[in-house]
Amino acid sequence: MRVRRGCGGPYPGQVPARLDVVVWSVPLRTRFRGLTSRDGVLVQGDAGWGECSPFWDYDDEAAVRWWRAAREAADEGWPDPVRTHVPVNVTVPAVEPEHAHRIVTASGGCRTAKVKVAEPGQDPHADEARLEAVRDALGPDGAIRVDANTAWDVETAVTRLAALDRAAGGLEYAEQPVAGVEDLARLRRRTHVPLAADESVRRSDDPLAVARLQAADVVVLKAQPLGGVRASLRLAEQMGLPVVVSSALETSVGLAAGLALAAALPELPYACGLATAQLLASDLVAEPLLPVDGAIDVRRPEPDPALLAAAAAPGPLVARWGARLDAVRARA
Ligand SMILES: O=C(O)CCC(=O)C1=CC=C[C@@H](O)[C@@H]1C(=O)O
Ligand SMILES: [Mg+2]
Repeated sequence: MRVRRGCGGPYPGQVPARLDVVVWSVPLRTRFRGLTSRDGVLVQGDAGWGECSPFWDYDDEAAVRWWRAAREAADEGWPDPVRTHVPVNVTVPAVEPEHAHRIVTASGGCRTAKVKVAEPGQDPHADEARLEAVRDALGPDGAIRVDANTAWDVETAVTRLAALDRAAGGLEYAEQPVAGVEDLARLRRRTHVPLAADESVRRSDDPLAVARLQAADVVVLKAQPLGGVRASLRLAEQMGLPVVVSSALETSVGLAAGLALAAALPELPYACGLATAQLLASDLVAEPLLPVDGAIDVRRPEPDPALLAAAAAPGPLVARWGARLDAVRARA
């Protein structure tokens, strides 16, 4: 495999050429998911460019699906869209209220906000203050959802969701407040706030348990962790629940796969979590996939050579990705 840095030549010391990938790294505007930067690889095929950017806490086995998603993008492309644009939510990290307000106001007209809550180490009251600020910025007609990323047990979730529902002036839904699918089902019987399953889908060996146990009102589907657009469409059909397509915090090259998924779903009743190019300080395409009037146009931008060169990963990171991809591809 040949691993390149940004647009430069082959990285010295890599094994020769069966495959060309480009390793990139871009800073985030705000800390998100404990991260301050994002990195991954782009791979080019007959159908275009694909992104493979599993977070480093995904092991090689789990990263296989991210690799398949990139190969699908590069080799096959995606099914035809049934819509021309996709309504999206603004994603609000666990920031101070004033900052949250600014993010919503500058979101490109999003009428739905997804707010991160239960950030480790943060005072829970910070969540209420953030939600009040987001409601103020959105106005009474906007929709607010929260994402707790499995932070609570069922008892805590019952109490916290009631408090957050009040602070937000009504929650559209809460994404993965508790970890296990059984707990999600238990919680669903004890709160009037609708629930969405994310980790119970993308990190589970049995995602259909969400539907079987009636554990959620909505499922969050992410194209990369689920193995691509076609695999996600199949899962959506089997689940039979309303779908929200979200990003895995990709560059616009990877976001295009999420957009293709959202564009191909027969029904799309909710805004999707695909406006996360806003969280990156720079991107790999000249015209990033950003919302206008609260929606993103369905298109597939190409990486820009100058931006790829500017995002070239440092040598040790290139070597780390080379080793990871060797291990992942050996399992694929
Ligand atoms: O759904 C969104 O608004 C944006 C995407 C998003 O929140 C996430 C992207 C990537 C990793 C996840 O921890 C996080 C999520 O939990 O949904
Ligand atoms: Mg989530």
